[in-house]
Amino acid sequence: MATDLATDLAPVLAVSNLSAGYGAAKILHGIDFTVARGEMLVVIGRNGVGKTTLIETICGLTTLQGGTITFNGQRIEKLPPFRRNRLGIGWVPQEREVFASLTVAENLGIVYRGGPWTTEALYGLFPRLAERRRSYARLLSGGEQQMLVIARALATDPTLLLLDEPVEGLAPLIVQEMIAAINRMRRESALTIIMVEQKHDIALANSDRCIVIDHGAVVHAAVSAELLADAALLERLIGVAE
Ligand SMILES: Nc1ncnc2c1ncn2[C@@H]1O[C@H](COP(=O)(O)OP(=O)(O)OP(=O)(O)O)[C@@H](O)[C@H]1O
Repeated sequence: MATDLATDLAPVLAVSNLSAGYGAAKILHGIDFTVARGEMLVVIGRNGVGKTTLIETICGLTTLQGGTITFNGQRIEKLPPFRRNRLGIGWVPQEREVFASLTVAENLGIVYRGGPWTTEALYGLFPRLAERRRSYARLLSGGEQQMLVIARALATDPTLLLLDEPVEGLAPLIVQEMIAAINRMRRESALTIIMVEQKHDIALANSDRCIVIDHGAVVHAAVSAELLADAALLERLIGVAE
């Protein structure tokens, strides 16, 4: 299947024939896709089909069973996670783990590695964090903690940011704020984003391209707006009635 649509720019990330899982358990089978600089790709699909496993495989946290991952022209599939991170791959896992006993300002300052996302720039992106800068992270709401983990990932100056269900369980107003911040961080830097999201409508409305995963394989790749406009296809792929 041709999974590459309109990406004539050099890819930031190229995943080829990737198979991976946990120990002997095979979860992903022959995954192919690329993401170009500045693009936002969303990964959608039903529960348990392997979306998180794909993100974790890019980070180096699963058992690689075959295939290649090329990041900015360099093969990384055999590198340990910390080396991939140092090369510029930032990861925001589902679990939202903040440094609970540090303040917001300390959470951000401790990981800053240079680059545009200074603590002040991050406060501009997430004004709620500016208001809570002296609060211990454990006292923040779920939405504020999610903003903090995204901000903390940006402070490490990634060129590729992997977001795993960043708006899951958040109130609608906070979801809107989060999506606005993600759009703004894209506008203000050359950041490339891969986002896993269950809320397919929000994901497709705010991204460039998408891949749909089923049973550990890419079953569809499209321009996001086109898939969003095709309710029948969306229903067939991920079983949602619009
Ligand atoms: N650490 C693990 N060890 C073994 N199997 C795992 C592990 N983590 C996930 N799995 C299995 O891998 C499969 C894919 O899970 P994964 O979390 O990648 O799916 P997902 O599409 O992200 O689901 P969800 O949308 O519910 O988060 C599932 O069958 C799951 O049980």
